[in-house]
Amino acid sequence: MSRTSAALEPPADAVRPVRHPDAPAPGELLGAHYEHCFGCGGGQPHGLRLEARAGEGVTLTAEFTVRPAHQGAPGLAHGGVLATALDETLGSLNWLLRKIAVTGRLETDFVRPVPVDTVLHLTAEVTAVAGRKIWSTATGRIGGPEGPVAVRADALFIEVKVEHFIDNGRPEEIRAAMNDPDQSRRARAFEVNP
Ligand SMILES: CCCCCCCC(=O)SCCNC(=O)CCNC(=O)[C@H](O)C(C)(C)COP(=O)(O)OP(=O)(O)OC[C@H]1O[C@@H](n2cnc3c(N)ncnc32)[C@H](O)[C@@H]1OP(=O)(O)O
Repeated sequence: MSRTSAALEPPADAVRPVRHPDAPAPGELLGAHYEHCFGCGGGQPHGLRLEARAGEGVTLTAEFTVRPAHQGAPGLAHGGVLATALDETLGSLNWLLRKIAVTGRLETDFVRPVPVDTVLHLTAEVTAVAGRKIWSTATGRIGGPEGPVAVRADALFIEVKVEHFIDNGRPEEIRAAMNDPDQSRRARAFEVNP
């Protein structure tokens, strides 16, 4: 049975999330926000390469194929990798709000083992917002988008300023990302509204 901690219960004065007018259209692929992101970037040989697609409202769908490099037990996905897939999917939702936010809390239920070669079909939505806090939830199914639930998560993201990354990230990666001549890629590396 799934239990959620008090931090993941939005307060009574929380509001419904508002999709940003410039958010990608429903059905549009979001693409990697940063080439070297372990969750979605193409520059990580063992990364998840998760592909997220905008949905209606503040929702999205995503797919992640479990590869041999993602094993924990023989032939099965590592639980931490599955949590990463959930985290990445939930993190991508903030792009639809055009808010920069980081995961503060992520609570995960592992419901079914997920074999190597499985496609994990994820859905996620922001459920509430209050001040800097963003609550969201995600579900991962196997055997198809309507298949049985294998993993699920509830999360609290906290909105931050771009300085969160600039002040804390390793300088060489920050410099490289900020010097990217592609303005849109530069903005998305930090998930900043371009
Ligand atoms: C597409 C993009 C995909 C990106 C990848 C997926 C997302 C990620 O994995 S992000 C990386 C993982 N996360 C991190 O590295 C975050 C590390 N943590 C931090 O930097 C800080 O703790 C941070 C920014 C979350 C909060 O610090 P700070 O800005 O000082 O805020 P703070 O004042 O402590 O908290 C603000 C509010 O949030 C609450 N809060 C903060 N952290 C938590 C937490 N872990 N659990 C519950 N509540 C929390 C506080 O209680 C406070 O609530 P209230 O306003 O009601 O008093």
